[in-house]
Amino acid sequence: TAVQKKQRGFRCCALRAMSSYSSLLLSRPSPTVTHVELNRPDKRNAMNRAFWSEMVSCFTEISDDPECRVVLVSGAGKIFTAGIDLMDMASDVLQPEGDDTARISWNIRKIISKYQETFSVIEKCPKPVIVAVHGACVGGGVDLITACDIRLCTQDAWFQVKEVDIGLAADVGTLQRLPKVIGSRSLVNELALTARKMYADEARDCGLVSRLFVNKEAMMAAALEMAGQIAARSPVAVQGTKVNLVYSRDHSVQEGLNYMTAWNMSMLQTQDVMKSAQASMEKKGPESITFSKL
Ligand SMILES: CCC/C=C/C=C/C(=O)SCCNC(=O)CCNC(=O)[C@H](O)C(C)(C)COP(=O)(O)OP(=O)(O)OC[C@H]1O[C@@H](n2cnc3c(N)ncnc32)[C@H](O)[C@@H]1OP(=O)(O)O
Repeated sequence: TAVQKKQRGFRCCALRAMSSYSSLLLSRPSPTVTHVELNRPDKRNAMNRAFWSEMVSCFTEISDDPECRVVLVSGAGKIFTAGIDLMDMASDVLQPEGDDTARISWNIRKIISKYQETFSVIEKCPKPVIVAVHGACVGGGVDLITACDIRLCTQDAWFQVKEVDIGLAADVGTLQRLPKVIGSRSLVNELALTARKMYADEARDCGLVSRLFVNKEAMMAAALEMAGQIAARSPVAVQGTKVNLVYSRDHSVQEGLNYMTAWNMSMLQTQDVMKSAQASMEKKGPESITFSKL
């Protein structure tokens, strides 16, 4: 509600000012959790030009914010997102500048790389990102959620790798990340080649989402509770876990173990280990511990 938003706004000021964006609404439902809301509900949160660059600024800000330990992403209004803004796309992707084929191609290359970074920043952010999907999640929406760490959805949600329907091979993450998210290569191929809708039950059964909820209200409550549980734990442990999970997804077991060794050579020296072990011995939860900011 407006009152809750206002209260959150006051809390933000008491902590650290957060930037304002035209396509995103940032708030802080608790001191260590940042909520990023896709916020063009009248346009079904279609991803316009502002969105593609604001996500990068927003996640850079979040990565650098020592107060924030967990991020929650959701969509305002009727659905999560309708994917790329088809009105805006014409002016950016379809009319690249350049005097000849090489120069036009070079400029398209820059645009695609820039658009890829919009979702890669989510994965590069060391804080875990929970995404809560309701209604439709189309095209670029699938690219976005596959870069997140935990995916939740409502019973009315559906997902569509829509790019082939608009003449594109999806180029900002779905084809690279979706096969690593869901086990069946055949299912990934089917979804990407036919652009058929996948509904919530199937999304849970194939592992695209880990939990289903009856409605958005129940999902957001559970997402905030989960965010609180993660945020209560040592940020050294949590962020180290995310970074190493992402690394190990893309490397052999031995390479992952080597990276982990190098990581924990320094991170095991944190005071958080002693504090957490002591609380555990005293049968106290992590909520009882005060961890330094990271
Ligand atoms: C280098 C490029 C990398 C990125 C590639 C990404 C590719 C993709 O994302 S492909 C997918 C593109 N998206 C679509 O094809 C979806 C189009 N939208 C819909 O099918 C429906 O809107 C939807 C089923 C999502 C929701 O239907 P609903 O009945 O709830 O809403 P509508 O009445 O259709 O729309 C309400 C207003 O929102 C505007 N809008 C919806 N989607 C888009 C969009 N993708 N781009 C721009 N605008 C969109 C729609 O025009 C309505 O606006 P208005 O008429 O002003 O009320």
